[in-house]
Amino acid sequence: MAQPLIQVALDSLDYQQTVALARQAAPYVDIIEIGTPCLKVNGMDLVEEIRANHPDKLIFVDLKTMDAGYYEAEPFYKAGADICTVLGTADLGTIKGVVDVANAYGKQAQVDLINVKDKAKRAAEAAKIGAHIIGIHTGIDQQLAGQTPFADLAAMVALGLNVKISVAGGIKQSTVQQVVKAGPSIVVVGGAITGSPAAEVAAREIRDLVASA
Ligand SMILES: O=C([C@H](O)CO)[C@H](O)[C@H](O)COP(=O)(O)O
Repeated sequence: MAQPLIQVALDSLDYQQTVALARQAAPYVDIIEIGTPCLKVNGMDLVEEIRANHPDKLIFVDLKTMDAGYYEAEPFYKAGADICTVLGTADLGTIKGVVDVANAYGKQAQVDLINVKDKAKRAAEAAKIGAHIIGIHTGIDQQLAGQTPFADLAAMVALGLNVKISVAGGIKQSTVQQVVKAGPSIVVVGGAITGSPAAEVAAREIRDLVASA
């Protein structure tokens, strides 16, 4: 089984803390995510700084675009994003806009299936119009209500679509190997790294667990 890429999700609202957390996690991850709340507070300057600080990493900008796909995502690809997200609940035209602008810049678009009712149908539609990555995602508020991404991940992998699958939603040291065994292309870990008193240690633990799964 191919080892998935590891993505750290940075959801702090503080600019300097985000820059520091990125540096601590970077040696152990493949993708650095600027999370949606962080992006809304800190904006394009932070995208540019994280891009400049980590030339060897993929930079993920969690736009969660809902409308005006091409128009909204283009400046972030120009600023160095490798992957931007568009919501699976958006119009297919919006999703296609982000896919098109990603392709125009040689980058990738991820369709986030958070809150999508018929995930199999929307994933197939997104794959058909060329989405690069499908995101199985149990949001933070859904996690607070006790939900996990595990069953949705297994169902998505079983579809066998010709698209990469990312999984996010409360993944931590005790669950990451179970997640890896389900076969995603990308495993996202946020709070289990950034909420740890030693983010660097937590990131290394996740990396080691993924490698030995
Ligand atoms: O995408 C996320 C959330 O919607 C806030 O932007 C998180 O980055 C994602 O859920 C990963 O974080 P954890 O669930 O803390 O691992």
